[in-house]
Parts: sequence; C-alpha cells; structure tokens
Amino acid sequence: MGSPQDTSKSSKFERYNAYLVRRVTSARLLAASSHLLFRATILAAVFLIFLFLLHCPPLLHSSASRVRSSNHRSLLSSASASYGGAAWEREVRRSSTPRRAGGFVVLVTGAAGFVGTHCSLALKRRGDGVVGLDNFNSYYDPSLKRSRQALLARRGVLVLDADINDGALLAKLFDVVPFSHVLHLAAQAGVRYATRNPQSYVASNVAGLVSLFEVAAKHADPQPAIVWASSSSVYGLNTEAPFSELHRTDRPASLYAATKKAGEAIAHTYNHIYGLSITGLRFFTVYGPWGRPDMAYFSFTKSILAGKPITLFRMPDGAAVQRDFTYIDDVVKGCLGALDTATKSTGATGGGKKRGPAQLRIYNLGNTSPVPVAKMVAILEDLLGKKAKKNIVTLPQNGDVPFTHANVSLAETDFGYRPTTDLAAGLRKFVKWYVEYYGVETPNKGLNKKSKVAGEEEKVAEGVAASA
Ligand SMILES: O=C(O)[C@H]1O[C@H](OP(=O)(O)OP(=O)(O)OC[C@H]2O[C@@H](n3ccc(=O)[nH]c3=O)[C@H](O)[C@@H]2O)[C@H](O)[C@@H](O)[C@@H]1O
Repeated sequence: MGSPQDTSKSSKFERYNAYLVRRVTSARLLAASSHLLFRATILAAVFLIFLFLLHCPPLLHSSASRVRSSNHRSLLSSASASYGGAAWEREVRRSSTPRRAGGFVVLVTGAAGFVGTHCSLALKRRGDGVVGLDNFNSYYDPSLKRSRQALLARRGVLVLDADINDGALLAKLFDVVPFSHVLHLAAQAGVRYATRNPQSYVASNVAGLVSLFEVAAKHADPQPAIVWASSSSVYGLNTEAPFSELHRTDRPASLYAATKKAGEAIAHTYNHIYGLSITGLRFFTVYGPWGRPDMAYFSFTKSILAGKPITLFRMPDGAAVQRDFTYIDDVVKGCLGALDTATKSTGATGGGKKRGPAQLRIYNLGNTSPVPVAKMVAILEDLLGKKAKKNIVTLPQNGDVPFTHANVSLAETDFGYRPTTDLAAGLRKFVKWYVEYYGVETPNKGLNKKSKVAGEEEKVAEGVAASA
C-alpha cells in the first residue's frame, strides 16, 4: 500500500506527464498550422500572380507575341528587331534623301529580292531617295539576298532587316521619313511551294499587305502612293488570251494566286475607305540577272551545268506548257512608269476617311509573247554549250496553269510600257551573270571571258542595265 507522500508523488508525475503531452500536442498543432499557413501563403501568391497576368492582357500578349515572332524569325529569317536611335535615323535619312529636284522618297519593301534590288538601283540612279527593307528569310539562299544588299549599299541604298508585319517598325520609319511612295515587292513568291507551306503565303501576302496598308492609311503623314506586285497567276483558269485586265480573275489555280487576288481586293478596300492611291502590277514570270533560284530558268541552269536531270512539265494531252517570260529591265521600266504616274493619296491620316476619290489601278507587265518551257531549255542548252538531261512529266495538280500571255496595252497607254527584250537576249544576260557570280566554267568558252575594261566587270557581275 502506498504512503500519502507516494500518492502525492504519483499524482505530481501524472500532472507532469499530462503537461508534457499537452505541450507536445500543442507544438505539433503549431507546426501543422504553420505548414498550413505557409502553403496557404504560397497558394495565395500564385493566385494573385495569376489574377495580375489575367488583368494585364497587353503584357501577356506582347510577351507571347514576342516569343511567337522570335520563333517565326528564327525559322524564316535572320531579321534583327533593333531599330531607332540617332545613328539609325541618320542612316535612314541619308538613304532616303533624293538627289534631284522633285525626286521621290521611296520605301521599297522586299528590296533585297530580285525585282526589289533592280528597282531600288534604278530609282537611286535617277536621283530618287530609297530606303529598303527585307526580312531575309530562307525561302531561297539568303546569301544571295545579302549579296544584293551589299550591292545596294555600294550604291548608297540602305536595306533594313525588317518584316512588313512589324507595324511598329513601319510606323517608326514613316515618323522619320515622309515617304512620297511605297514600292511594295515583299511577298511569299512561288506557285508550287504554296502546297507545302500555305501559311507563309497568308502571313506575307495577306497579313503583311494589310500591315503595310494600315500604317500607310492611318499613321503616315502624308499618306504615300503605293505601287505593289500582284501576279499573272490571278488569271488562273482564264482561257481567253491574251490576258487583259478586264478578264475574269475569280478562278485562281493556286493558293499563291488566291493570296495575290485577295491583295487586289484588299487594295480596293483601303483605296475606298482611306483614299490610298494604289497601283497593282501583274508580273509575268520575271527573269534575269540576280534572279530567284527557285524559278525554273535559274534552277535548270544550275542542274544542266551540274549534269543533273531537270523535270519538264507538259499538258496531259501532250501540249507544251508556255510562259510569257518577261525580262527584268522591262519590268523595272514598268514599275518606274507606274510610280511616275501615281497620283497622291487623298485620305486624312490618323484613321481618317478619304477627302476625295483616290487612284486605284491594275496593270499587266508581261512580254506579250509566250514561249514553250522546252524552248526556254533549248536556249539555255545553247548558251551553256551543254545538253540538259530531261525528264518529261505530265503537269502535276499543284497550282500551275497551262499558259500565260499578257496584253499590255493599258500600261502602254498610261505610262509607255513597251517590253523590248526577247527570251534569248534576256537569258544570255542571265547566264553571263550566273557564270560570273558563281564563278563556274561552261563548255561555252565565250561566256567565261572576263571583261578587260576597268569597271565593266562589276557591271556585268551586277547584271544591271545602265538604261534601267
Ligand atoms: O507570273 C507569275 O505571276 C509568277 O511567275 C513565276 O511563276 P512560274 O511562271 O510558275 O515560274 P517558274 O516556277 O519559273 O516556272 C516556269 C515554267 O516552268 C515550268 N516548270 C517549272 C519547274 C519545273 O521543275 N519544271 C517545269 O517545267 C512551270 O510549269 C512553268 O510553266 C514566279 O515564280 C511567281 O512568283 C510569279 O508570280
């Protein structure tokens, strides 16, 4: 039996134990609740950040679109987004200042492209101020575009690395320079490639065109007059020949043609609402020095010299496929004629409506004499002194049309457009340029001779006619 002292001792122990249990329990509770508090704080912070982002769409949008656009750039171009600053503005102003009284101030888009390079040089040569832009995408060898850019730089024409979808850059350019004209040649070209990369046509030929028209209509002060490149392909399945601007163009055979036709409709809208002066030029298979490597005459030359086979299309009934091949110098004269006869835009800037009707024009710029593609190959064989290995196949269903043939009487009446170069003469100039530019030898020794006259060599290599 325990003593009363023992009893009091044990109850002390019990009390002490109970006290310990209570402390441990409350410590556990405290730890658990502080964990809970910590988690709740994290959750609340995440929730607050989410709410903040949700209510700041411009931030979300701009960072997302920057990521998208940088992805796009890394895929398609090496364009750099850096622009602005005193040095940049000085360069832009220097390039755009005319050297003749009443000279134009022209923004040329796609200036490092084939037609863009030739037109920029021709404008600069006659004393107009020119600033070019190009996104240098990799649709075909960007090093050729860089060589054209270097050629333009030697002639005092600045070509910026920029995309026509970059509205902020376009707006900045119009802030720095009051362009009187835009020669809009930037586009996704190529008829058959549209089945492989349809979105690139929508991005350049539709969205890019709208981006340019938006800035020209709503931001530029004064509004410029715009001349832009449409295409013979808009005639699509039209069977009436030669193609006149009055013929149907509502049956495009390729997505490329459809986007160019859409461009013509979009031009109508911007002319109608904002009073933009707009001229569309339907180019017919333009070829020549500094041309596009994706085009048949260019890639055939490369393959023939390399001894590789070429594929020649013919119609299912065996008939020849024909093109109204048009030499670059003739097209340049047409572009300059269109610029020279373009009247001023009539719209108010800042999103205002037009003050009166503005000019809206469409012209064919072709050669007026279609040539079978097989004949083009025969001319190349002759010039190169080497036979092609021909693989003849039926025209695939990928957007090609059987023939093109331009009626150019409208352009002749309005600005004296008259093509003067036949295919044999034009291809001779192209092959001469090709041989010099790529430093290749041909079995035709006459073509390999270098010019002995000082300065002539560069002219031949540049393939630029002094008259253009
Ligand atoms: O006139 C136009 O609007 C268009 O002219 C050319 O388009 P295309 O006439 O198809 O030019 P190429 O690709 O050089 O073809 C020329 C001809 O060679 C034929 N061809 C092409 C490639 C090939 O491997 N084999 C072949 O027989 C084509 O069917 C076509 O008849 C340009 O590539 C387009 O950008 C331009 O807008």
